[in-house]
Amino acid sequence: MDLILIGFMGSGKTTISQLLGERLGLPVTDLDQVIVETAERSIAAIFAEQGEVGFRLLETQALAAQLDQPGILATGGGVPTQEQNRELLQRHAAPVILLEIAPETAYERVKADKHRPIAKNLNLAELAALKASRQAYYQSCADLVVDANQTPETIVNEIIDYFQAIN
Ligand SMILES: Nc1ncnc2c1ncn2[C@@H]1O[C@H](COP(=O)(O)OP(=O)(O)OP(=O)(O)O)[C@@H](O)[C@H]1O
Ligand SMILES: O=C(O)C1=C[C@@H](O)[C@@H](O)[C@H](O)C1
Ligand SMILES: [Mg+2]
Repeated sequence: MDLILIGFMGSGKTTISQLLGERLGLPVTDLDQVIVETAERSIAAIFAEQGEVGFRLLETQALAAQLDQPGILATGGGVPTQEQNRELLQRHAAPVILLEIAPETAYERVKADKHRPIAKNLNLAELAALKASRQAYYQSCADLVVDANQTPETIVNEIIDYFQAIN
């Protein structure tokens, strides 16, 4: 991979990766989508049938398999919570960009979407607590932190400035 996006649910990893792909002319891979295509089941179905532990195993396998592919990788929101995933991200040469989002903004963005099995049962306070419990993991993987409460265009411009400065 040339660029990897991490961040909490609703921070915009999927959205921003698509825009970056268009601007940089690079292929885009969404790890959640890879898992769904490989397992031939939705994320909600994987959680229901195999639990979060089963989902995390598939996620680590997918991450390891994708890292050697070219382009931009949008990870799932829980990727940095797993030690093996953090090691994979830290060992890989591609810059890791953390999209940093306020819990209130994340909540507003994901509350109507029932496809996220973890978020769909949480109120704002619980979502904020989950994010706080993960924050050190996100930070420990990040080469650059971008304020994801801004417009998509501003976020993309900041990431492209960084990407061009290091390449
Ligand atoms: N910068 C932004 N400004 C306004 N809305 C945004 C922005 N980024 C994303 N959104 C919207 O927020 C919602 C969640 O975005 P997205 O699916 O890209 O997040 P994600 O980080 O990939 O989440 P997940 O970790 O669950 O995969 C979408 O409806 C998207 O259109
Ligand atoms: O933050 C999380 O734990 C998750 C985020 C999504 O991208 C999916 O990977 C799944 O819904 C779990
Ligand atoms: Mg996503």
